[in-house]
Amino acid sequence: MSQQIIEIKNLSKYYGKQMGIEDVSFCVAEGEIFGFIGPNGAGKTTTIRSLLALIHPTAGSATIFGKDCVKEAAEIAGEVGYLPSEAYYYEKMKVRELLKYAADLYQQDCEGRISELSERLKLDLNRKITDLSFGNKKKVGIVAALLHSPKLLILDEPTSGIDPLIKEIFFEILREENKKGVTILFSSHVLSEVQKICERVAILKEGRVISIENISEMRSVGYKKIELTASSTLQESYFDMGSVADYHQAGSSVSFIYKGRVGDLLDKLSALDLNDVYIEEPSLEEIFLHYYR
Ligand SMILES: Nc1ncnc2c1ncn2[C@@H]1O[C@H](COP(=O)(O)OP(=O)(O)OP(=O)(O)O)[C@@H](O)[C@H]1O
Repeated sequence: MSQQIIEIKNLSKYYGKQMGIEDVSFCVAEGEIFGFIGPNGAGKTTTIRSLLALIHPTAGSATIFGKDCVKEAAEIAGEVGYLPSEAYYYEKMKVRELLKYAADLYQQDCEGRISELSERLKLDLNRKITDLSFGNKKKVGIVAALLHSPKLLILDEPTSGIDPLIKEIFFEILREENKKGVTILFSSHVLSEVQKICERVAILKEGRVISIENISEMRSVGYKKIELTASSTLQESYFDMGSVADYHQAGSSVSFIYKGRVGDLLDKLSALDLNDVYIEEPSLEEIFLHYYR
């Protein structure tokens, strides 16, 4: 069995009386790209900040590389690349100076890597931080997280503000790192992104983990999105066959999301006299909305 890089056990954090997270537990194995999904305020940042000892948990414990996240935080830090959801930088510095400063913290010469990463992400090293757009500041954060070639990347909403082309390049970089053995924790509220890059995902809602899913298994369960037009009006109950969600019918036109055996669905469809049918894979958004509420 592969080694666990992150182990979180019954972690809770209260901000006074306000609950941040409650009883969060999950593990991330070596070499995984693990997604951490939840809507705004679900507790993603609270969990991540607890892992990095930027805040202290109210209860529970967590380890990274088998080391205690609170007691051995300093030792852990050198091997982790962290991209915070909101980064604040020394605004008057040039990008190059800031990244050199970040590299110095790790006592490493990261010149080559800084050049390569900024070139790929189209980040101008000679601009002042203060003159950068939100998306370009995010790129600075990405390079800062990656420059010392850490064994673990913890990325909190890494893609917000980044345009689609650069996002693809960023994902390519992450996949390359992962091939080299880097473990990645990737938090996002954009499910389609997580679906592209992650193998497993923890779904967080109102401070609690409601499910941990394997993305490919989840897809193989047989979620399908159906749109059809029959030659005559259908009985509303015709597709009443287990897990049908988001059902809409207007006369002979029907749409719904189906979870279950594809064969059973096809049997039902083939018994109809159809004018048209579309069978698609629903997005994870649709799956979560209808099956994980
Ligand atoms: N410093 C704080 N003081 C009080 N409550 C806080 C604080 N930080 C977070 N919270 C609360 O903890 C809960 C979890 O917030 P958190 O920022 O961890 O969620 P998130 O999933 O990262 O959300 P987002 O996607 O919006 O960043 C929310 O209810 C939030 O209001």
